Amino acid sequence: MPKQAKTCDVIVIGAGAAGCVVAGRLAERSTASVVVLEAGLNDFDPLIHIPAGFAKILQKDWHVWAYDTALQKQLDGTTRRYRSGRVVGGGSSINAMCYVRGQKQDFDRWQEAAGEGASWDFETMLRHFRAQECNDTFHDRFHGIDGPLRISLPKGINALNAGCLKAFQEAGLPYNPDYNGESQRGVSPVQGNYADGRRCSAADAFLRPALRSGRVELRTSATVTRILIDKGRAIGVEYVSRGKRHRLFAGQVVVSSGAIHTPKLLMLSGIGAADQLTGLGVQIRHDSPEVGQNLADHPIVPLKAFCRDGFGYQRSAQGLGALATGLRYLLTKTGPAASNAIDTVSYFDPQDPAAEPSIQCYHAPIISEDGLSPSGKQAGVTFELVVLQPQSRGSITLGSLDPRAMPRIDPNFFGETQDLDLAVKSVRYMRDVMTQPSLQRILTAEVAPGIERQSDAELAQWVRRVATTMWHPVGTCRMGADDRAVVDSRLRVNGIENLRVIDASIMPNITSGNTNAPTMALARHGTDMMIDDLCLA
Ligand SMILES: Cc1cc2nc3c(=O)[nH]c(=O)nc-3n(C[C@H](O)[C@H](O)[C@H](O)COP(=O)(O)OP(=O)(O)OC[C@H]3O[C@@H](n4cnc5c(N)ncnc54)[C@H](O)[C@@H]3O)c2cc1C
Repeated sequence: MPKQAKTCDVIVIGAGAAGCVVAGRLAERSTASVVVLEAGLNDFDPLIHIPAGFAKILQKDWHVWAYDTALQKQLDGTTRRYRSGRVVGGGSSINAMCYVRGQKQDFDRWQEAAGEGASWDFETMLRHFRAQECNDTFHDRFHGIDGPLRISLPKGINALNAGCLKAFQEAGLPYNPDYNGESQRGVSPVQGNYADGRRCSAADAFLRPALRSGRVELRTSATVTRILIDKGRAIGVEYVSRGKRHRLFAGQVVVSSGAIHTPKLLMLSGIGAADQLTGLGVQIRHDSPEVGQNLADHPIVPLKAFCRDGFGYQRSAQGLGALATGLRYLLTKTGPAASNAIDTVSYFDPQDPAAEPSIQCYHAPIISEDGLSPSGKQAGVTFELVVLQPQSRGSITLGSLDPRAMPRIDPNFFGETQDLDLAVKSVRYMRDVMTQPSLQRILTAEVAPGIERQSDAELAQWVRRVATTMWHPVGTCRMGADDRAVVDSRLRVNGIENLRVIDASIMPNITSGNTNAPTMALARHGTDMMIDDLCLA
């Protein structure tokens, strides 16, 4: 440590899903003093806490980092809107709250990547999933009830989603009460991070109790611009807050800025592909060619159908209906605003009905242009088809040395043709489900892709036009046992001491489902390893 005095034991960069867990676990298990630096504001906006408020937040671009992707070759050379949380709680404060663990094989692959002697296998991760949960329904080998993170099942299922539940079964997919249990396969009610009509973000579950310990300090509107590195060791950070530049020193720096900003910050600090960074004038601290590479994200394809009037939430989310929904929520904390309003989901493999799922499909009971809020008067449903284990990989690259500039984000959707083929097959599968009796009596017409599109080529063309992001970027600081991995199996940044990455960017492969729950679980595991390694307990 050079002349500057250490100001705390651990700096956590980012109070997002992972950063809140890191701070929470440090407060719970260690005596370390911790400062959490968050670029966004505190989570005082009531819309963050009203479960259905996320649709409004995203529509208005509040509390988000807003960017567009690079031109996507396989999406007809167009860009896509990309967002991530910029507020205390990060993504967990603005996301759709769907709680999904993923499949056993996802974590087997993490274990394989982490190498012999490492502990990222399914059973290890299951321990962390169980420990984080306060589940309102399940208490078994797969679920806990004593953790701080509240998880609920919908309190009642609307008639349109009830029709979906039955139609999938008529098509041969079994009812599965718990997709976070033994198997993901089936049609199920959606588990969500909310309870008693209120979102339960990572800030609610983990950060707020940590702040009460007195050992954790949160600084908001504090954007870290650089990690300070001296003789191969991280010694602190430089950050900007309300127009002023500050420096903060610590024994350990943890980067939890998410899969877009973590690689950006590492690159700005001289950790990345030397040939690219030298060209930009960055002083190289460690040549780590895969920083920003291996970006995985779930592409989503919205298939839409109109239904008979009175079904779904088209009316209750607009005009006078929205007013009534809001009033009901205020008075009783019930109704569509008290949950994420997506009551059911299905997981299946359109190629092999008995196999573990390759497709996730949310049954959103609205017709929507932006995928979030209803558009138009006519009632309908949007089947959000998601490729669960995409093979395509993209990248995050630095375009400029200006820390305020966004990096170049290239998810490379459908870069591998099998992802596109699978998406097309999932559309065909859904068409079969829509013709089953329980949906046939509700649905009136397919809106998109529309029955005029029948051949694989026509469907593929449509998929390329409408596919977009599910907002699940991961993998850009890949964990691995090999030389090119960005972090090792204990999440230490290779080549730099006293520096760790703990967030979605370390995932070697994307999990089969929404990424918030696995990010929090991996953060708990990573923090435990840090506490043990540094003898902080
Ligand atoms: C619109 C949307 C909907 C989603 N829906 C779901 C869902 O329903 N279910 C689900 O499981 N997942 C969902 N996700 C994904 C989930 O939210 C993310 O996987 C999760 O938040 C990732 O956690 P993280 O800690 O890696 O990053 P984040 O939660 O993004 O946290 C990173 C934090 O770091 C801060 N930060 C970044 N750079 C800096 C800097 N330089 N200095 C200081 N602070 C910085 C950011 O402001 C942010 O608060 C959704 C995501 C989005 C965007």
